[in-house]
Amino acid sequence: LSLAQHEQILFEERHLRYISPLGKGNFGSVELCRYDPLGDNTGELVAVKKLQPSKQSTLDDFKKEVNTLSVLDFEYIVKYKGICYSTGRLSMSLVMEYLPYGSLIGYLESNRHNVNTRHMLLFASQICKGMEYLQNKRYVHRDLAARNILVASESLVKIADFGLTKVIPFDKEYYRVSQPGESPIFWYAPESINESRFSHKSDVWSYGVVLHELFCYCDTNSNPKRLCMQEIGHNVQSPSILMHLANILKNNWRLPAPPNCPAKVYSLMKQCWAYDFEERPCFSELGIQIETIMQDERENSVHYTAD
Ligand SMILES: CCCn1cc(-c2nc(Nc3ccc(C(=O)NC)cc3)nc3[nH]ccc23)cn1
Repeated sequence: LSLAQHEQILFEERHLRYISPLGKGNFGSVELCRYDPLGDNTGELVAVKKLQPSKQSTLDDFKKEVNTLSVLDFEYIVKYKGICYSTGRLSMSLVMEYLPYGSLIGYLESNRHNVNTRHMLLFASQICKGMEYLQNKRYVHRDLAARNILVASESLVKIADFGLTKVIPFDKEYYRVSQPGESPIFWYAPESINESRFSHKSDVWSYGVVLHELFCYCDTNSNPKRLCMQEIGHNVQSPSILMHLANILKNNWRLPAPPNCPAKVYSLMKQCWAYDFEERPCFSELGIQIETIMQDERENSVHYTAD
């Protein structure tokens, strides 16, 4: 048993009042609850992820996700609060801080007009710092995508859903999965598609796709799956979609520059999408490049107002 399993913070199910559904993650659904032990509605709002046991997801997988989140403590990662064992049933729930603004996708769709380039770059740098923190702990997220980024406030986003996260063994630089299950292949690096090989560099590839989603304001018409399927051909049926996707990436096709995307940002995406994972930047290098672009954007905006 890991330390985390010994020192879980326990929430009593009888005080956990269900309010509404929040979303779907890997292995389970997330609900808004109020933890109200005094029974007077003064308790705090929490986000509770309930395990949906299925052939894909088992209690063991869920326990790994709980243990992963319980050892992470960083401002750009959704905060773990504890667990709730359900009486009788074998199941358990993961209790986390409630982020009021919801998923990045919903936020950008409904705030498209008051989110400018600097705002996007701020979000991009926070996600990058969150990933750098994960990398320093030898965690590979394996499901980095805008759908797994949550908005805490107008100026703060956090990485969520660690259902597919794995620890890289100390003697290797990558993690190989056995059966890839329902995989987010349009966010996958070539080596993840071809060899089920996951590393910090495959997370960097996915980070490039998140940058693309960000600068497309998560517009459904330009989401990665739709753009890749346009290139592959909509009439192609799985499982050969995987092979077609691997081919177009091998032939150096990449997601097109989002409309009005600054050239420096698109070039950052292209670096993340280097076919050879050795050539991709690491998250600390990416962070420095983003800070530089943010500085340029600040200077430009100053000139503009000075005129
Ligand atoms: C990441 C995939 C799984 N997932 C996690 C959450 C989640 N949501 C929220 N807040 C939230 C969500 C939605 C809305 C909304 O207005 N929707 C129309 C408002 C607030 N806080 C969370 N803390 C920890 C997880 C989590 C939702 N889905």
